Amino acid sequence: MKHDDILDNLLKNEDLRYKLNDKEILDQVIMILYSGFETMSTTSMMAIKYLHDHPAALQELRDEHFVIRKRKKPEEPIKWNDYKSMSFTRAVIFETSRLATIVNGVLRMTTEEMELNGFVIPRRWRIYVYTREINYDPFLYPEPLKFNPWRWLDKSMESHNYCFLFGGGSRLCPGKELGIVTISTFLHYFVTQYRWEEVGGEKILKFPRVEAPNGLHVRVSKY
Ligand code: HEM
Repeated sequence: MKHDDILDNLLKNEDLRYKLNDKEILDQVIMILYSGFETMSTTSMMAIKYLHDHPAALQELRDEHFVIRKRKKPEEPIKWNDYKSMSFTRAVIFETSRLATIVNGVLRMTTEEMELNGFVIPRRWRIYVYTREINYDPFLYPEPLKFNPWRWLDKSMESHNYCFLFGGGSRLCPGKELGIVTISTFLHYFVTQYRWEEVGGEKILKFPRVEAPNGLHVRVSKY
């Protein structure tokens, strides 16, 4: 069966600037699956957790989505323009990503020897830029441990050079906008159709990365 998707195109292996061998195709598939799965599921889970714990934010999010629903018939799907109007939803996703620090750093390699605060980093050293420290810096994000999506309504926040939630430079996450659109769509249907409460005291680990080893269990009912 043909889907004309990334996998089909990788297997077809035509019209590519560089012909990939089997190992490279496999590498691409694993990279996309890995990068696009855990980031997405953890961000969605933590958004649900934070929204549950912050009713004012949940209310504002619901209001945004009910405004969209009001201009539609019950079964009518959301469209691109609807998504573009979801500014608070985008802010919720960025704040979730920051506070939960879904990805806690980015990898780089020095192309030249460099000095930083009196320390010399030799050429070709691998560096892990630990972004959790940046995300919790009170000078960049006042009251950094507070879930405050409103701070992201200032759109310039996303493009600051210290904002590494999706990485930066030429290695910026290629799935960034796809990821935001997908989570926004999930939130749209979830908050307009359901309410939820947590059941049990599931543990959420913050270190070395945020995860719920046994999952985040919620009881869902019709809104
Ligand atoms: C909320 C969701 C996501 C978050 C928080 C996220 C975050 C990140 C971060 C921080 C990086 C490292 C960038 C750097 O080194 O500068 C990255 C890279 C990457 N992401 Fe995402 N990502 C998300 C969703 C996705 C999705 C949906 C896909 C694909 C379907 C994806 C594919 C990739 C790939 C292929 C890379 C490697 C890029 C490279 O090294 O050139 N990501 N992502």
